[in-house]
Amino acid sequence: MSEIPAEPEDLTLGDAGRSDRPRVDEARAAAAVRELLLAVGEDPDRPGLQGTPQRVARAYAETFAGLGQDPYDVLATTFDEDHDELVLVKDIPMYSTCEHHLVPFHGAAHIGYIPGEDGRVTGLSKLARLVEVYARRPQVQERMTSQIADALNDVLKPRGVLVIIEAEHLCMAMRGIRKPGSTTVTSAVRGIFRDNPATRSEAMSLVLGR
Ligand SMILES: Nc1nc2c(ncn2[C@@H]2O[C@H](COP(=O)(O)OP(=O)(O)OP(=O)(O)O)[C@@H](O)[C@H]2O)c(=O)[nH]1
Ligand SMILES: [Zn+2]
Repeated sequence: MSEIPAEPEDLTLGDAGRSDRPRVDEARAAAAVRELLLAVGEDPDRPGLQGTPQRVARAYAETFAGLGQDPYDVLATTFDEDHDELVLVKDIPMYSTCEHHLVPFHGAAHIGYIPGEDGRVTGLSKLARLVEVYARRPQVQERMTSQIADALNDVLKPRGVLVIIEAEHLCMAMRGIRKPGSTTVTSAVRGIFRDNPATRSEAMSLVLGR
């Protein structure tokens, strides 16, 4: 088992969402929630709401914990394995927050890759951890899908990466256009999955079961 440095020299920083931010400021979030309750005409001092600003602040700290986490730390441990075929983790449950309305979008992420010539792979759980880091931020589904693919591409140097996310956006279900039940599917393909349509459609059909 060989470890690579957390920051390989040729790492592409770009839009990969790397982070060294501090944790969520809960006192500030609580003050803002109190203000929000006043703005909607509520009484933040009535018994049922007295603990709400602090409670919401704690919930936000959890919901946005990914802002203070570096996705590349998750992938710091890799190992070499003599495997040059598809590795696919399907149906990783995912809860994120739409950055336009700050309400959830949720569904599942599917991540597949074909290791590169050096056979570098990562622990299967790390793929789910990577989803968590990017999901626990104000997000747009397309960006999150690409960020996961780019981080894996940078660190594992695989022959190809395929990321598919299927999600329902509550901003389309509970408000606005009010269409519960619609699913948004996004994909990001890199390497052989981008270059070779047959390889891509084979992996896609494994993921989507059709
Ligand atoms: N492409 C994309 N759009 C998103 C995502 N999450 C939310 N949106 C959309 O962002 C758009 C924001 O549109 P605006 O017109 O600025 O906001 P709005 O008036 O609240 O729009 P409505 O939701 O149509 O009521 C909406 O169409 C949302 O459906 C996402 O992950 N990806
Ligand atoms: Zn939204």
